[in-house]
Amino acid sequence: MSETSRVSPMRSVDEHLAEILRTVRVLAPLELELDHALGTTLAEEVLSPIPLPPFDNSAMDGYAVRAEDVRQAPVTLPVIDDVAAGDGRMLVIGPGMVTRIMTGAPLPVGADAVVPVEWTDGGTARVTISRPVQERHAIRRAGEDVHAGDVVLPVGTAIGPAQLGVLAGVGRRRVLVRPRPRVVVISTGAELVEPGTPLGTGQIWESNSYALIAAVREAGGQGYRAGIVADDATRFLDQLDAQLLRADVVITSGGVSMGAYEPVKEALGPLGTVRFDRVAMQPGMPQGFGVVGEDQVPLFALPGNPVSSFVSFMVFVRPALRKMRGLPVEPTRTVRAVTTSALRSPQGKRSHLRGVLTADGAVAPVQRQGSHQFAALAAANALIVVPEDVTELPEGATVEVIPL
Ligand SMILES: Nc1nc2c(c(=O)[nH]1)N[C@H]1C(S)=C(S)[C@@H](COP(=O)(O)OP(=O)(O)OC[C@H]3O[C@@H](n4cnc5c(N)ncnc54)[C@H](O)[C@@H]3O)O[C@H]1N2
Ligand code: MOO
Repeated sequence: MSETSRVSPMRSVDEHLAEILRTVRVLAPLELELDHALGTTLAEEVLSPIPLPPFDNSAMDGYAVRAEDVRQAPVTLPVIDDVAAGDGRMLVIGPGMVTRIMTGAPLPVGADAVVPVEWTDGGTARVTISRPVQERHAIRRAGEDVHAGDVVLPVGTAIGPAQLGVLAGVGRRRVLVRPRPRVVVISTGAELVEPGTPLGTGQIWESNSYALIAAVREAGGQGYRAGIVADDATRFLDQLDAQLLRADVVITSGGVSMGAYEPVKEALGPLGTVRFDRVAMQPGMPQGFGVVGEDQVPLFALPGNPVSSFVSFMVFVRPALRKMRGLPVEPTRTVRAVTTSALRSPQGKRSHLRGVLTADGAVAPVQRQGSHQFAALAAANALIVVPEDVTELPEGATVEVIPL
């Protein structure tokens, strides 16, 4: 076979990503208990059934008064009662009377201000108030945060800690959400052994799945390690079949280049639903993407070189997970930085060089840029993006950088 028939033209990064984003679907909504809703996306509009706060209450520990009665302070007034937070009585104060009141306690009818305990002698039967108070002082009015019927969280809100608090605060126990995508990672390679077990000759510890699973979690998915499959297409298909039951997405690593033992390509190629391309990027050139199984689960066949699989995740899988989560797919966030040394990049490929970004807006490329040099990736905190048509950049050039 001639070289030209073996090697197809390269596909652009943007084209490959566009196809991925056309293919993946927003996950169907699911009702979840609040305890399980962190990191999901709201699929319903959440209204507050009641005003928040639900009733007028005190913002401070002190005395509920009529401001008019303390205008001539210092004054001494009788304390007719004590109101704590949670007190269900409907107290009323008349002219010249006060109650002790605690933060969060309902304001007695007739009171129009709260005097903080610090402005008083702290008396329990009678209290001497040393200074006047403005009307409404230290009072939290009903509905001051939210009116009854207000939308507190719109559809599409990413649920973080504050949003969970608001859901509970409006009385919700369950909520309709787009769940976190379940992502299964299958590593392929006869040389791979589990970390923590002894290495034989020619073997290496499997590392890609750990990085990928962690990246999945950071990207809002749930990651499952499906272990290692040696270079055997049949075993790979068996493992894939078993994993499809619990997967919204499958990621494979390895077995997609030009070697004699490429199980992923060998197994998936004949299905006709996964295509393998050379994508014009460095690292991460060999890529497979498509759908598998009855449910047409998206599958990313990422290259095995550790840095390549990680960069491929950032460029292709992360945006897809955002779409599946029901979040807007935005271009990957980049910042501008000035490079501290000259850079080189292959003609016609988009490079993602590993660099160290500092607070002063400088980015220093790390020394080792090989796609097998995982430790160098771990020393970096940014990917320097060099466009396809740029092959060299001088020191001091402005570059776009993806912070990691
Ligand atoms: N003749 C050619 N050879 C290669 C080409 C090419 O175009 N022509 N492309 C190179 C590029 S670029 C990449 S990237 C790799 C991709 O190879 P595969 O996806 O088939 O991956 P493997 O061959 O299985 O592994 C590559 C490399 O990475 C190590 N590896 C794989 N999986 C893991 C893992 N889970 N944890 C740690 N390390 C892993 C593996 O041992 C290999 O060293 O192909 C080039 N070759
Ligand atoms: O594209 Mo490979 O990903 O350079 O190492």
